[in-house]
Amino acid sequence: MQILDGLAVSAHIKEQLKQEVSDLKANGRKAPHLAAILVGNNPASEAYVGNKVKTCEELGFDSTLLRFETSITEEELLNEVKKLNENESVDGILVQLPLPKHISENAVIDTIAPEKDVDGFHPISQGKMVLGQPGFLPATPYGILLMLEHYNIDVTGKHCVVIGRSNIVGTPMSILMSRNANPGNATVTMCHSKTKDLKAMTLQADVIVAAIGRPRFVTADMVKEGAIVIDVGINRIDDATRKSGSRLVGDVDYDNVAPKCAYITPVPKGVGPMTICGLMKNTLLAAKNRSNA
Ligand SMILES: Nc1nc2c(c(=O)[nH]1)N[C@@H](CN(C=O)c1ccc(C(=O)N[C@@H](CCC(=O)O)C(=O)O)cc1)CN2
Repeated sequence: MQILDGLAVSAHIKEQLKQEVSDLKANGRKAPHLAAILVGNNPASEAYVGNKVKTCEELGFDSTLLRFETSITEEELLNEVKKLNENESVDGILVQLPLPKHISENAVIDTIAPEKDVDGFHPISQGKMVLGQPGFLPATPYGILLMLEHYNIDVTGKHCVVIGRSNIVGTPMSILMSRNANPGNATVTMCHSKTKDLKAMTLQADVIVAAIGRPRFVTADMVKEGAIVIDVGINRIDDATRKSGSRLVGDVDYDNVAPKCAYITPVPKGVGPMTICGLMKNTLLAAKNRSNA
């Protein structure tokens, strides 16, 4: 069994990005500029956005963080996004999800200028992905593809079972695993809460992508020997043995599943760090596209 080390792979990719940005600057081009919007004070969202801003600093990107109270209205937030769309110095825009219930995430995502949609959530980005056209891939699925590529894991012809159908992970992951490109060319089954016999599906899987948001949902009896398991879940559970009183676990029962696998991603330090890499690669692409436009 080999552990797919997201921290190590992301460090490697970040070094490459740092070099590319330094080359851009040496050629008189400006640094890529990422603008992030954070609404409210959800501690996890604060940590993720903080990490994105810190990564920008590490790589030599410019960044702007705009913070708003939970009480901001949808109209006010849409106006803030429109201002960033019109700001020539900004290459990429991300709005950290989830948003408070009174704000429509779709309305906000639809308002981001497609050429600055570095999260890859805009309908134009998703449409291009479905059609196999170049564009911004959603950050987490993009990070998973980068990880497979790094380890030379060929999924061609393999049966990939994706559990979860969210717009930001499950659905795009299904499309990308079945696309006619590398990594891709897998045969995909997409499962969700209404799937009748999930275990019968996962037992046929050469590759499992778990993106359900339920701690340790995928158990050893659901996984065949030699499977590749990608765990997208990030669930905080109580743990009295820890000083903090809690710990992070994935959607996979790692301790019992790992011994059966050919490859597995841990949580933490698996897919999570790769998400940031996907975002940074998209931001560099946005900056290059805009300077060539
Ligand atoms: N606008 C967006 N919102 C959200 C996205 C996204 O891609 N764009 N994805 C998630 C949150 N997320 C990034 O925003 C994210 C989640 C987790 C990690 C990560 O590195 N996790 C670490 C553990 C972190 C911890 O200790 O809590 C790991 O897995 O090692 C990065 C990014 C929802 N919202």
